Amino acid sequence: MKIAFIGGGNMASALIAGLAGKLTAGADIHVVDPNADALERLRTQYGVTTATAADADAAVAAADVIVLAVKPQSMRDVAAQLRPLIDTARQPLVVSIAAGIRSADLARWLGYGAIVRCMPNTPALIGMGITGMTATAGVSAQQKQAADDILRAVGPTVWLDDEAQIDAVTAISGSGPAYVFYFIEAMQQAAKELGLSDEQGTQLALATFAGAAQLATQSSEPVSLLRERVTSKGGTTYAALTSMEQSGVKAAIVKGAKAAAARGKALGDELGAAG
Ligand SMILES: NC(=O)C1=CN([C@@H]2O[C@H](COP(=O)(O)OP(=O)(O)OC[C@H]3O[C@@H](n4cnc5c(N)ncnc54)[C@H](O)[C@@H]3O)[C@@H](O)[C@H]2O)C=CC1
Ligand SMILES: O=C(O)[C@@H]1CCC=N1
Repeated sequence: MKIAFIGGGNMASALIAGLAGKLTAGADIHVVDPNADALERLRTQYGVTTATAADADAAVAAADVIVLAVKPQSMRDVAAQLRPLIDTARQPLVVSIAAGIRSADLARWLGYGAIVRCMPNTPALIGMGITGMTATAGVSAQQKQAADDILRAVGPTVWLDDEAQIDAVTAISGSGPAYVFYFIEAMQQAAKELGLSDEQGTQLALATFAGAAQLATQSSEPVSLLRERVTSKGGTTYAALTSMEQSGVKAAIVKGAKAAAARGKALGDELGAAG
């Protein structure tokens, strides 16, 4: 299977890192990006072949799967560049990871409709991503399987019945790693203000996150029960959670995630309306 990545930035690198070494014999990854430094890094680290955007024609024409990993704002121009290069007789699969961009708009820009739209996340870099996926009616069962194989190389996949749900996936798992890093940063700051060293605070915060996440994953009990077990009445955790509730922390997180979903939809509306 020949996979051409259009865009070799953060998210493409995370996917390529997870994929490299997992591909079967004969499979290969080709990356197209105007940034020569990014291409050099990907060649050195993962042994992929590369081309600058001006030089992409052969790689795109030969690809079985074309992964579009450019910014949503660049997608329309990139699709226009790709349009004459896609060999429709060969029926390649197009996989888009862009937030917001709807399959119908992308199909119109490409003049081609076999599209899987998905939303991965950056823990893919260490094979611990998770991806929400949808396919248009033009995607064959075999192509769906190929897309699933590619994304499952970096973590589990969740197929959605309705493409509109992908904005919710974006809000939870696509953007979610940033919320987790934000919470860890807050724990690091608290540790410092409470007199621990940076190193101690980081070690304690990271191990607590990893341990709690694993405990929740491995437990058959609801997360709320695990929380209650830490929270002795009148104890320290109770003091912390009461203060956080009073500050509206949970409500603020829910509101923030909804803002991400709304931004995904708005990006689709704004960029999709552009012809
Ligand atoms: N970063 C994240 O956590 C996630 C990002 N995404 C989506 O992935 C896409 C890429 O995001 P990032 O990797 O974070 O951005 P990025 O800015 O790191 O990567 C975009 C890459 O596209 C390249 N590029 C620009 N024009 C190009 C062209 N004409 N042809 C080929 N390459 C071109 C840029 O040089 C850059 O390397 C976005 O659409 C984003 O919504 C999806 C899930 C998670
Ligand atoms: O922030 C963004 O727009 C992208 C999509 C999900 C994660 N990063």
